[in-house]
This record gives sequence, structure tokens and C-alpha cells, in this order.
Amino acid sequence: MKTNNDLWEQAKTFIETCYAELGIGRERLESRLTEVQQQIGRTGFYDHTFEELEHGAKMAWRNSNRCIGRLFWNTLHVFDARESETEEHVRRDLENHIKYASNGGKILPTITIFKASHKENKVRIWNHQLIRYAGYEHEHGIVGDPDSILFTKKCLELGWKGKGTNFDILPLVFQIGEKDPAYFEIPEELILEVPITHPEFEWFEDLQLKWYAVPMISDMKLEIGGIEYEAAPFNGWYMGTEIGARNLADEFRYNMLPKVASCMGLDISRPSTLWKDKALVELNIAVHDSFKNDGVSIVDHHTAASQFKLFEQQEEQTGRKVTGDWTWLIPPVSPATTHIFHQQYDNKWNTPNYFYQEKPY
Ligand code: HEM
Ligand SMILES: N=C(Nc1cccc(CNC[C@@H]2CCCN2)c1)c1cccs1
Repeated sequence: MKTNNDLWEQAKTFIETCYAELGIGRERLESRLTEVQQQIGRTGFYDHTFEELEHGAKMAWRNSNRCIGRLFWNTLHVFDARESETEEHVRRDLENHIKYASNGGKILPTITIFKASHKENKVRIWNHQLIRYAGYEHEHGIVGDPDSILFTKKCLELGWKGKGTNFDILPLVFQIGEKDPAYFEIPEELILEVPITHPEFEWFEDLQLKWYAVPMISDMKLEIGGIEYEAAPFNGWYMGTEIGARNLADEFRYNMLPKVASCMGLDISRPSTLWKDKALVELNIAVHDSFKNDGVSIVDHHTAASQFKLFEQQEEQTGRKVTGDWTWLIPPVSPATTHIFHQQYDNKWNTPNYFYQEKPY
């Protein structure tokens, strides 16, 4: 349990840093610190101004050690949904986020921040990502995304019905305060997906693969100056390897490498033919090419690494030390072809930041 003094220390550190970065003068800083100290003394908490919330969410992205996409931290668009406390309003906010962020394919990095966790009628989203495919475990095998099997079971228990295909879009599931969770189908017109084809292999489309355009993480907690926001869904765009080297490639995900290799006519009888590596590269070329041709934002891992290099240089110039988690920053394809692989990073966790939290189910 945090004491008022602990909260005051965290609040003071955040506000001083935030106001310095925003070029806010001493006058406003001092009066704001007095106001916050009084509110903490009276209620044990304090409320962020929109300016503090907006810059805090950007700082949290900038501090995300596992994120290779941090060059664009200051372009984050912030929706303030702290007043929403009915299912209708939360549903409206989530659909607005999906629509705004998708932007017809020209994806806009966006976060929607709901009520702080200490408030009455706080919001908690059960989805890992706002848009994701269901997973079903049958006796004869798995249909869909194995990573979604547990959450899909929860949705079925709540009364949701899936079509049973490999690409069923899961419903939005969230709860307000101590109420039971509610679920809502996302309107089809809001869901942007990309069919996966290959620039040279005509047969690729017969695999009938597709993926959703916008990754929107909805189960992490945003902490700013000692205040916690357990519902703060945020999105960027995909780095192609996430889809091509993990989601569609992992044996415990869609496990497509043997199929792609066979269709390529490769000798898969022994590992040393490197058939997995050849299939992996072609699958990643297909993902990247398909997103590009459909006008949906995506970044390859080489470009992303170069952008991260610029971020490192920019941070050094501002006098901030870059922190990072090397094990997540290196891409899963050709990691040693990026500068990241050949460098070390301090994995110190600064706040504001995004954190894992206990599952609500
Ligand atoms: C704009 C394009 C962006 C790209 C290309 C990008 C790329 C990535 C990638 C590839 C990962 C590793 C994910 C994995 O391996 O599962 C990652 C992690 C992460 N990103 Fe970014 N990102 C972007 C924007 C953002 C934004 C807008 C935020 C938050 C405001 C963010 C916060 C994070 C966090 C917190 C993690 C770590 C997640 C975890 O620990 O599970 N990123 N990012
Ligand atoms: N491009 C993205 N990828 C990303 C970022 C954070 C977290 C995740 C999901 N990571 C967990 C998944 C699930 C199993 C292994 N990877 C993806 C973004 C998602 C939201 C903003 S950027």
C-alpha cells in the first residue's frame, strides 16, 4: 500500500520533469505542486491535467525498453476517456479508437486513457488486443490463434458465439467497477485486414492467410507520477516480422513454415537444407508486400532498426540516457544485420511506463 508521502514523491518527480520538458515556467510549476500536495493530503490521490496525462503517456512510450518504435514517441495521439463510466460510453470510445487509429490504413499511433484505477467505476479491458483472432481447441486439433484459446473460452462462457474459422475476430470484453464483464461485437466496417499474397509465388494466396492491420494492446497498465491507469489501449503499426516471423510462423501459433516450404518445393527432410529459413524470409516478404500494396502502414525490421538508431542519437542530444531490453529489441529475423545486436542496453525501468498486470479472469 502506497503512503501519501510515497505518492507525493512520485507526483513531484513526474510534474517537475514533465513541466521542464514542456517549457512550463516556475510560477505554474510551484502553484501546481502546491495544488497536488493539497489534493493528496485531502484524498490520498490527485488528478492529472490533460496536458500532464498527454505528456505522461508519451514519456511512458519513450521509456518502453522493449519497443523498437520509440523514435515517434512525441507523435502519440491521446484521447481522454476518464469521464466514461457506462458500457455505452466505453464501447463508443473503443470503436472511436479503432476507427481513428486505422485511418484507412495510414495508421495513427493513438492511446485512449480511461478512469484511473483508484476511482469508483474504473474500467478494465479483458482483451489482450482490441482486434485479435479467436482460438479453439478441439480433439482433432486447434483452429485459429492458439494464443487466444483461454480468452476465447471466456468469451464463449459470456455467451459469445464464434463462427469457428481460423480468423474469427473476438468481441470487445470489458468491465466497469465490480460489475460483470460485458461483450460487444466490433462492427465489421471498423475492421481492417490484409490478405497475404506473394509478389512472385501465385500459389501463396491459396494458403488463404490474412492478418489484421492495427495492433492495439489493451491489457497493460499505464503508470504516470504514481497514478495507475489499468485501461489505456494503445496502438502503433506492425513491424512485419511480428506477423511473418512470429504470429504466422511459431509452431505454437499458426505454424505456417512447413506448408510454405512444401509449396516452395523445398527439401524439408532435414534441418540442414535451411528450408525453415528460406520459407521464413518468403513469408516475411509476402507480409510486407501485402501490407504495402494495400496501403496499410508497416515497417520492415531494417528500417525500424535505423529509426531506433535515430531515436538513440536524439535522446543522447537531449541528455537523456536510452534504456532498452536487448532481448526484445533485436528482431526475430536476421538480428545480427542490425546495429542493435552489436550493442548493449541498460534495462533500467523508468516511469512513466507501461506495465503488465494480473489478468482480470
Ligand atoms: C509506431 C509504431 C510502433 C512500432 C513499429 C512498434 C514496435 C514494437 C515491437 C516490434 C515490439 C515488440 C512486440 C513483440 O515482440 O511482441 C514493441 C513492444 C512494445 N511497444 Fe512498440 N511499437 C510502436 C509503437 C508503440 C506505441 C505507440 C506504444 C505505446 C504508446 C508502444 C509501446 C510498446 C510496449 C509497452 C512494448 C512492450 C510490450 C511487452 O512488454 O509485451 N509501441 N513495439
Ligand atoms: N507493433 C506493435 N507490437 C506490439 C507491441 C507491444 C506488444 C505486442 C504484443 N506482444 C506479445 C505478443 C504475444 C506473444 C508474443 N508477442 C505487440 C504494437 C502494438 C501496440 C503499439 S505498437
